[in-house]
Amino acid sequence: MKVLKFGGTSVGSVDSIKTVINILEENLAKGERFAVVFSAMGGVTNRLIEIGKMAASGNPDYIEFLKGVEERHFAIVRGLIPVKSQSSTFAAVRGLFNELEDILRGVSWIKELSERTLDLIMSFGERLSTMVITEILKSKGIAAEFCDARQIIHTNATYGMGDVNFEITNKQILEYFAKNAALQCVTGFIASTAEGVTTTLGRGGSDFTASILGAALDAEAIEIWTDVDGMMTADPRKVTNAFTIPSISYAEAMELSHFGAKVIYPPSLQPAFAKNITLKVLNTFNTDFEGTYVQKAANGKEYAITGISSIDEIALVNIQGSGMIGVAGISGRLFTALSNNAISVILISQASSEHSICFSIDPKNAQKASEVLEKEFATEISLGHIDSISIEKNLSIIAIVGEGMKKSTGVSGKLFSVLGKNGINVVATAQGSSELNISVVIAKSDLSKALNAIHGVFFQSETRSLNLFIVGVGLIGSTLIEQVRNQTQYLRTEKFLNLNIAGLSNTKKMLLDIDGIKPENWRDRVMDEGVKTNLPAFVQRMIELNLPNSVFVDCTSDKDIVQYYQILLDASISVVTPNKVANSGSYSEYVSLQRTALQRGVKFLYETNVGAGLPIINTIQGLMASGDKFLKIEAILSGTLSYIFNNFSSENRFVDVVKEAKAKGFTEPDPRDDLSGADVGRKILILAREVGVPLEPEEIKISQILPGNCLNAPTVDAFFKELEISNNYFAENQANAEANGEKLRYIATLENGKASIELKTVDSSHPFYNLSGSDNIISFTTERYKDRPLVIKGPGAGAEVTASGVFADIMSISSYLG
Ligand SMILES: NC(=O)C1=CN([C@@H]2O[C@H](COP(=O)(O)OP(=O)(O)OC[C@H]3O[C@@H](n4cnc5c(N)ncnc54)[C@H](O)[C@@H]3O)[C@@H](O)[C@H]2O)C=CC1
Ligand SMILES: N[C@@H](CC=O)C(=O)O
Ligand code: NA
Repeated sequence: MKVLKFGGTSVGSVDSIKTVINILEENLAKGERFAVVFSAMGGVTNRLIEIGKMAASGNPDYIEFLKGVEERHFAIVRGLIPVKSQSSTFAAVRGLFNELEDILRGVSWIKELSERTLDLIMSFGERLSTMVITEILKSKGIAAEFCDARQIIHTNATYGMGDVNFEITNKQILEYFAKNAALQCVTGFIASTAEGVTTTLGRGGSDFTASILGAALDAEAIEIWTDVDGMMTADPRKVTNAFTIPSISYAEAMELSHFGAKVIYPPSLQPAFAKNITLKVLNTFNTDFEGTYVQKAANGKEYAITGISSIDEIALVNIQGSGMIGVAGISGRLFTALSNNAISVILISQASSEHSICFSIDPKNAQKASEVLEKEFATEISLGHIDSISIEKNLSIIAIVGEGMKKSTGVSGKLFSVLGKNGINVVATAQGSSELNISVVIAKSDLSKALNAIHGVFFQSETRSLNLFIVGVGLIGSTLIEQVRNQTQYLRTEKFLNLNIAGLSNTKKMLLDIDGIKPENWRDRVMDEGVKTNLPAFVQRMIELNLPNSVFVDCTSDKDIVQYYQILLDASISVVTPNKVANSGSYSEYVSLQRTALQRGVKFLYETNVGAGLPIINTIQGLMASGDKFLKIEAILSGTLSYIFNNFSSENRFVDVVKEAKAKGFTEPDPRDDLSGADVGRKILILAREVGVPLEPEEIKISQILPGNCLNAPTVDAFFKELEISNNYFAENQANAEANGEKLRYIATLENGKASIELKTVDSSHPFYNLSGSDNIISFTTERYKDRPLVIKGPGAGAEVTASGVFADIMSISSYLG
C-alpha cells in the first residue's frame, strides 16, 4: 500500500491534472494498491477565505468572486471529461456551489464568520477538486471512488487546526479501506468532529491527511507530489547553486522546515515518521526527478551539512541587567510571559555570564513582546536589576542543518569564518546540543550574500563564484581578462570555481552585471550596454550589491582611485592591484590599508607592485611572518631600464630602445615614470615598508640617469624628442662601460634603514651582470640568508607576467575564502 498526495499546483489546471492522471495510470499499471489525496486547486483555499470575509463584511462582490472559483472547476470538467459524460459532473459541481452560496448568504446576513464556519467554507476546496478528479478518472474507465475524509478522520472541535483523535481515526480508516477496494480519492486537509461538524487540519493539512492515512494503513511509502524538485540545499530563489538533497532524515527535515523551507511541513508528517514510513518528495512537472527521500536515517552523506534555511525577517529582543546574574527563575518567567501571550520564540541565546538573554521573534510581535516583558519585570526594572529591554529589527536568521555535524569537527568554524571573510557581522547565534543546527542572526541586508557564501563553502563540489570588479582595461587589465577566458574551463572543472566578472570599467564606460560579463565579448558589451564611467558610482554600486566573495581589481595607474581602496576594504571587499600608487603614498596611508584589511578579514594583495609576477612581496611576507630579519636588499627593479641597458649598444639609438620597451609593454603608462627613477623609487619604498622600515617617499634617494631636458619634458612626445637630442649622453655612458667590460645597472639598495637608487657599472663577477630582456633581480640578505643571499630573478615587466601575477593574487583570495 502506498499513499500519494498531490498539492494545489499539481491539480491547478487542465494540463497539470492531465499529468497527475498519467502518474496515477502508471501506478495503476503496476498493480499495487494505493490511495491518493488531493489538495484544493492552487489558490482556491485562500480565495474561499477571502470570499468568506467579504460576505461577513457585507461586500456583495463575493458573489462575483465565487463565480470565478466555480468557473475554474467548470473549465477542468470541460477540459478533461468527454462532452457526453460532462453533465452529471457539472451538476455535482453546481450542487456544491449552491450549498456554498447558501452558507455564504447566511454569513452575509448575520455578518459573522466564525472559525467553525470558515472551516466549512474552506472544505469546499478539497471536496470540489477531489470530486472532479474522481469523475475524470471514472470517465476514463478507472474504478475510482470519492472519499470524503470527514467520514474517517475525526478531530476535536478546535476549528482551524483540529486535534486528531487517532484511536477512532485509525480504526475508521482501516474499516473503510477494508470495505472499499477501488482506488480511493481522498479529500486532503479536512476532517470532522465525532458529531459530524467539519474541521480542518491546519498548516500542511493535506500532507497531514496523507500521513494519517499512510500511518493507519502501514503504507510502505508516502509520495508527496509537488511542483519543485524535492527539498533543496537552500532556497533556489536566493542561492543560485542550490541543488536537490537526495536523502534527508526526519530530524533534518524538521529543522529545515522550522527555518522556513516550505516544500513539506514535517510536523504534519509526524504520524508517518512515527511508523518509519519513507517519504518521497516528487515533482509532478518533472517526473524524471528521482525525488528527495525523507527517512528515519538519511543515506550516505557527502557533505558536513544537509541544507541551509533562513527566515527573512525577525526581531531580536535583548534583556539584560546585572541583577539577572545567578537569579533563578528569570528565564522561566520570561518565556512563560511570552507563551501566555502567544508569542512564539524562534531562537534563544544566553551567555553563560547570565547577564543577558536574547531571543528572536516574529517582528509583528515585537511591540507586544516589549510591553509584556516590561510588565512582567516592572519591579526588576524599577530596582535597576534589569537595565534594558531592547528590540532590534531588520534582521534575518540563517540555520545550517545536518546530522553530519555530529561527526565532523570544524563546521561552526567554517560557518563563522566564511561570514567573517565576507564582512558579515553575527548579531546572535545558537546551537542546540543535538548538534543538528547552528543558527546565526545577521542583518537582513546581508542575507543573500551570507546564504550564497555559506552554500559555497559547505557544498564545495558545487561551483563557487568569485565576483570580480575590474577597473582599467588597458594592457594589464585586458591581458588578465584574456587569461581568465583561457582558464575558465580549467577552473570550473578542476577547482569548482567560477570567476564571474561582475563589473568592468574603462575611462569612458562602465558596466555592472551580477550575472557576469563574459570574457569573450566584454569589449562589445561595455561599449553597447555600459554607461558613462563614474568611479564613485561604480564603487557605491559594488557595495550595494553586497555580493559574496567580491574582489575589486584596479588595473589602472590612476592616483585618485586609491581613496576608494579604504572604502572598499571597509565594506569587506578584497582589493587586488598592480597599481603602486596606494602603497607608495604616505606611510600612514599604507598602514591604514593594511590594518583595515586585517580588521575586516579581507585581503589587500599587490604582488605585482614589485617585479611584476615574480614572487617578491609574498617571499618577504613569508620571511617576516616567520621571524627573519632583513639586513640588506639590493635589486634591479625596473623591467624597462633593465631592457634598455640589456639592449642599448653602440649599434642602436637610446630613444629607439626606449620605444621598444614601451611597445613590449614594459614601461609605465607614462615611460617618464620609469626613466626618471620614480617607478624604481616606489618599488624600493614598498619593499622597505614590507620589511618593516617605515620610510616616506621623499626619503628615497634617487640619482637621475636622465639629463634635465628629458626629465622636464612636458609631454610624452616631447620627452621622446628630448631623448633623441640626448642620445650622445647615453652613448657615452654605455661606451665607457663597454670599454671596461662592464654593464650599466640601475640598482636600488636598502640598508641600515636607508634607501637609495644609483646608476652603477658592474663587471662579470657581479651577480647582476648576467641579465637579459626585462629581467629584475632582487637579492635579500637576511639573518637566515646571511652568507649567501636569497635571490629572485626573472622578467620583471610585461603584460603576461604581470597579469598572471594579478591572477595569482585573485586565486589566493579564492583559496582564502575557501
Ligand atoms: N606593464 C607592466 O609590466 C606592469 C604594470 N604595472 C601596473 O599596472 C597598471 C596598469 O598598467 P598598464 O596596463 O600597463 O597600463 P595601461 O595604460 O595600458 O592601462 C591602464 C588603463 O587604465 C585606464 N584607466 C586609468 N584610470 C582609470 C579610471 N579611473 N577608471 C577606469 N580606467 C582607468 C586607462 O585608460 C588605461 O586603459 C599600472 O598601475 C602599472 O604601474 C605593474 C607591474 C608591471
Ligand atoms: N614599468 C615597470 C613595470 C613593472 O612594474 C617596469 O618597467 O618595471
Ligand atoms: Na611581484
